[in-house]
Amino acid sequence: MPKPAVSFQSVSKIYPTAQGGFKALHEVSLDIREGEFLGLLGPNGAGKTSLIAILAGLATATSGTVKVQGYDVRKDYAQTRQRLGIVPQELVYDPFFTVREMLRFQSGYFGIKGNDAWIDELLHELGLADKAEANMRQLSGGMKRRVLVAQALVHRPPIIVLDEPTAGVDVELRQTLWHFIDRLNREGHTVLLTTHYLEEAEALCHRIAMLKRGRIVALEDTTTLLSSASHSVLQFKTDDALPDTLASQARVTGRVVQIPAREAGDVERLLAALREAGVKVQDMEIRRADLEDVFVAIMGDDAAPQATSAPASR
Ligand SMILES: Nc1ncnc2c1ncn2[C@@H]1O[C@H](COP(=O)(O)OP(=O)(O)OP(=O)(O)O)[C@@H](O)[C@H]1O
Repeated sequence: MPKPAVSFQSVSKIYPTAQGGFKALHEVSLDIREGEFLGLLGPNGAGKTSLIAILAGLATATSGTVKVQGYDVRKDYAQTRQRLGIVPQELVYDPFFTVREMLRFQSGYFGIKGNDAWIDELLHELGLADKAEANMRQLSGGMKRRVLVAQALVHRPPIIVLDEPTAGVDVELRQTLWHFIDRLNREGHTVLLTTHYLEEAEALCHRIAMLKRGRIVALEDTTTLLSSASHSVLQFKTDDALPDTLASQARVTGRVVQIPAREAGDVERLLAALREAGVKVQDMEIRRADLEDVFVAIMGDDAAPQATSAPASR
C-alpha cells in the first residue's frame, strides 16, 4: 500500500472546561489517499475544525498521532508544514501589505525566492490579477478570501486543506475557486475539504467522511454513499401545514417539503395522506436521494438545521 497523504490514528481531543473536560474527538482514525479529494462533513460542533487544527499543528491532540506523507505533525513540524497548504476559516491578514507583498512574504517564510511567476499564476487563476498592488484593507471580504487561498498555495503544497472556504462567498468566487482547486487535484494535489454546502461536496469529492460528535460515522466513496440511500424523495411546495404523521418524517425548508419514499406504494400513501389533510401541493416531483438526504439520515437529530445547501447553484 502506498503511504497515505495524511493519516490520523486514534486521535482524541479533550478541551479543558469548568466541568473537567469536553471530549471533542473520540479516537478518530482516517487515512487520506495521495491524490484524492476528500470531503469531511459534519454538523456544527462535530469536530472538523479541531481535526484540521491538529493537522495544521495549531492544536495538539490529547492522544493519537497525525502523519503527513509519513512525517509526524508534532515531531516533524517543519516537514509537515511544508507539505500542507491550509486555507483557514477566519480572515486573518496584515492590512498594511499589498497582495503581492503578502504573497512574497509568505514565499520567504517557506524559503522560496523568485516566486513571482507562480504568484502571478495564482493571482490570475483566482481573479486577483488587477488587485496585486492593492492594500489588503482595500479589498472586499470575498477578495480577501481569494488572497488567503493564494497564500496557502504559494509554496505549491502537495496537500491542500480547505476549511469551509465558501462560507458566505458569492457564486463567482465559488466557481473560480472550484475550477482552480479541481485543476490542482487533477495535477496530483491531495485535497481535504470541509463544507456545509453538501451540493459542493457531492460534485467535487471522491470520498466523504462524516463526523458526528467527534466520531467518524461514515467513510465511503461518494457514489457508493449515494447509491446506499435506498430511498427516493417526494418533493413539493405548499403553503399548508402538514399533518403530524407526515411532519415527523419531512424536511421542510420554507415552502419546500421533502419526504423519503422507499417504493411506489409509499408515494401513493403519502399523496393520499396529503389529500385527506387538505394540503395543497405544487411543483411535485420524485427524485433520487442526494448527499443531503444521506447526511440527514446518518446524522439524525444532529443534522444541522441551518443551510446545508449552497445559496445558489454552482
Ligand atoms: N477551545 C475550546 N474549548 C472548549 N470546547 C471547545 C473548544 N474548541 C472547540 N470546542 C468544542 O469542541 C466541539 C468541536 O468543535 P469544532 O469547532 O471542532 O467543530 P466543527 O465541526 O468545526 O464545527 P463548525 O461546523 O461549527 O465549525 C464543539 O462542541 C466545540 O464547542
